[in-house]
Amino acid sequence: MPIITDARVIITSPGRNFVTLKITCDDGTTGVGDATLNGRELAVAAYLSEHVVPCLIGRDAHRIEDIWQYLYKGAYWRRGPVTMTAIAGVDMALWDIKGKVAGLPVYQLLGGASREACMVYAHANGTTIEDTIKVALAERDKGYKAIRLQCGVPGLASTYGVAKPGQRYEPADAALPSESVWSTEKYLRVVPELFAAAREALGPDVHLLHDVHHRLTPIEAGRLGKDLEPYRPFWIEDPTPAEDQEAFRLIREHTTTPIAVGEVFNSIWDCKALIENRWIDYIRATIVHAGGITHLRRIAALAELYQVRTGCHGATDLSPVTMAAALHFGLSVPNFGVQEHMPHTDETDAVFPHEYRFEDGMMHPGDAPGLGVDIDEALAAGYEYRRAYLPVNRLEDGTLWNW
Ligand SMILES: O=C(O)[C@@H](O)[C@H](O)[C@H](O)CO
Ligand SMILES: [Mg+2]
Repeated sequence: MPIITDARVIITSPGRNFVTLKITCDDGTTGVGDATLNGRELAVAAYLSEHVVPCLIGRDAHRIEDIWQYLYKGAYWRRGPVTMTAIAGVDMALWDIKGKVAGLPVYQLLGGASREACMVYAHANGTTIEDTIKVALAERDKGYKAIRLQCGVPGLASTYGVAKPGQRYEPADAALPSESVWSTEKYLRVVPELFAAAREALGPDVHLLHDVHHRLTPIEAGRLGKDLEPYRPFWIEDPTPAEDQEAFRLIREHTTTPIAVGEVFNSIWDCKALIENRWIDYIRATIVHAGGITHLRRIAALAELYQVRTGCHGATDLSPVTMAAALHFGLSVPNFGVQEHMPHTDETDAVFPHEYRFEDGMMHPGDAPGLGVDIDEALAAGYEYRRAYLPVNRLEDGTLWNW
């Protein structure tokens, strides 16, 4: 059995910040885990190096479930994004090690492939409807079968999910939180126009997705869902803040547009009522923020009972280590739905060499033993951490709103 002899937290910023845990065992086997919490990275780094690493040394790396329980129950203070991201970092690294020792890709340890590859969705965004559709057509030509559409809102200076002209969209964008202005009324006018134009331009076969990003009240979300029904969206995401799980009952009463929720969730308890009441169709909880492969499998198993499928978060604030883990998970789980794909920069891809590949709108984790991803530490050391925040959002009268 491989005994853990060392665990190190590596912080690097190849275009954006990433926190990685690298675990080494007495037989020389190493494993990597992503522990990146966008905008609060150093809290997780300190949680790991100060409080978790000392508890790992000397443990049997094969006992993944026991170590998970030890870190979850053993902390006494359960759940929360910092704790669950730290646990996820350990969990991913341990699955990586188990795969390498077994000589098998992680998806084989999870029961083997349930499909040939994982459908991923691309991002199309633009200041205008026309620009957004131009990008969507280009993404479709790359082979994507599913595309998320976000466009600027006339009358608002900036909009969630839309890059500034000439720039690449990156969620964390400033050394102090930047501020954007929001108008629900203006937004609710433009989204149905975007979907009408997109359906017309892209035809009936491409799956069309949209992220509301927690900004509507339940009744407004019901109206948006209803307005979009003629264009058959694959889903609308995060229509209203999901601390209020009961709110989704009201949305459901008004629309058959499928609902995806959960990128900010960190445990099965965040999504339990949503799943058991069939208020959602896709669960977006992700490996890095929801306790690793071990815990996400539990969430997927609960979801499967209620015909809820997975639709894991996959923006660039999740490192290639999470992308690899998500693809092993997605390939194996019976109720896979779709995986988000926002390609990393070349700098990030070089720091995290990986085996996963894209072909014809689908991704596969590859067949290297373990997760099939590593961190090039020499390269990583050349990119110093820079504090970066997600933006905040205010209504036109200055009221702080949901970003
Ligand atoms: O669905 C998504 O990819 C977004 O909601 C991003 O994750 C968000 O901007 C924070 O990173
Ligand atoms: Mg989202």
